[in-house]
Amino acid sequence: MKAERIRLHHIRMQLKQPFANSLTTVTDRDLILVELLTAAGVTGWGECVAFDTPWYTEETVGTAWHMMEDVLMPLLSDTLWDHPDQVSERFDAVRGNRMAKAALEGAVWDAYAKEQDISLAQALGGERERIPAGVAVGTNASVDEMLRQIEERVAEGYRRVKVKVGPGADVDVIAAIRERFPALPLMADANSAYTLEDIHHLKQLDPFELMMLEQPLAADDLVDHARLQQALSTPICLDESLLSREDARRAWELGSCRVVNVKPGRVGGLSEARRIHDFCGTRGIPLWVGGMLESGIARAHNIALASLPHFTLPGDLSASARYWYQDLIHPEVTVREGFITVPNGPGIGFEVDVERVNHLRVRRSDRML
Ligand SMILES: O=C(O)CCC(=O)c1ccccc1C(=O)O
Ligand SMILES: [Mg+2]
Repeated sequence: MKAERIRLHHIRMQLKQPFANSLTTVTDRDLILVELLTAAGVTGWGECVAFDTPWYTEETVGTAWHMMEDVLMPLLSDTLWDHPDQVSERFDAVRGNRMAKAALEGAVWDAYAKEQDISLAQALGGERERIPAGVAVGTNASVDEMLRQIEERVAEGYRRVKVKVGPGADVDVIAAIRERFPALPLMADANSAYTLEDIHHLKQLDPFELMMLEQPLAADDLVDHARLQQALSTPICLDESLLSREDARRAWELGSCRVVNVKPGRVGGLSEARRIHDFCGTRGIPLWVGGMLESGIARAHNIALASLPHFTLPGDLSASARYWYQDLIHPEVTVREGFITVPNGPGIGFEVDVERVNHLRVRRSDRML
């Protein structure tokens, strides 16, 4: 396939409710959508999940826009691509900027699958027809409000609940949730809110039998995570710390985690996400697909990815209506009896609502390659 033209759409979507974690509160979600047109007349869609400020990783909407327009898009022109993995190899010449890379590479994957007339899931080697849905609940002012939201999510059928924790809102919150929901598959995500000095405090989580504790320590610290994992019976899952398959391998060999979270944006795209999947498969490491408060476009990529066989745990894969009044795709993502159906139409398998994109857009660029 040949990429001929790329439109970038910077859009702003208001979340139904603010989403708070140990680092920030997101109220409006800025995203960059990639609309890639191929010489064969096919349109592929990608989404950049960087935030407007660099609280989760260094990237922002602004840096990603620059990297895509000025550095990465020129690397896509003049080439006939046999397979999207080649795009990811070409992008290796550029350091970091993984969310920018993933957005373009994701659009290439969608276009590639559409040109082959197969679903993205099939193009990736997916096998599952439906995937279990998990949901994330942000930090809330009161434990009662947290319990109320979890009750709602459980009633909607979610198979696993993740709650955000941080100093001052951790052991007591988890204890209250466990008391109300003794058998709920439950986990906690700290977004790097702790240090090794909190080791004794964090040990108090062990009796609650959490499925895992996600990213308790600093993003760049595999050594302290290994120390912490030795002290805890709760499995540690790494998110921010793992940017590639090599990172996953190092973390596994050091004993820094027992579970792996994959987000295509964080690791530079679906090709690298699949490499991590394959690595975890050969080692038997429990694996799941994370979320980034994305629109339906990136969610569709995540759903296709989660259909691969070694994603053994429910991901942060929830219905469109969990975060949005109205999503950008038709049909919207729905959860039935705790599962999301993997679409089998060509590419991402959802129609993008271009009118809605135009309505939400705050900036655009349109370039021939
Ligand atoms: O439901 C989702 O989309 C994921 C929610 C979530 O935990 C999250 C949302 C935005 C950025 C980072 C994270 C995270 O996993 O740390
Ligand atoms: Mg996380």
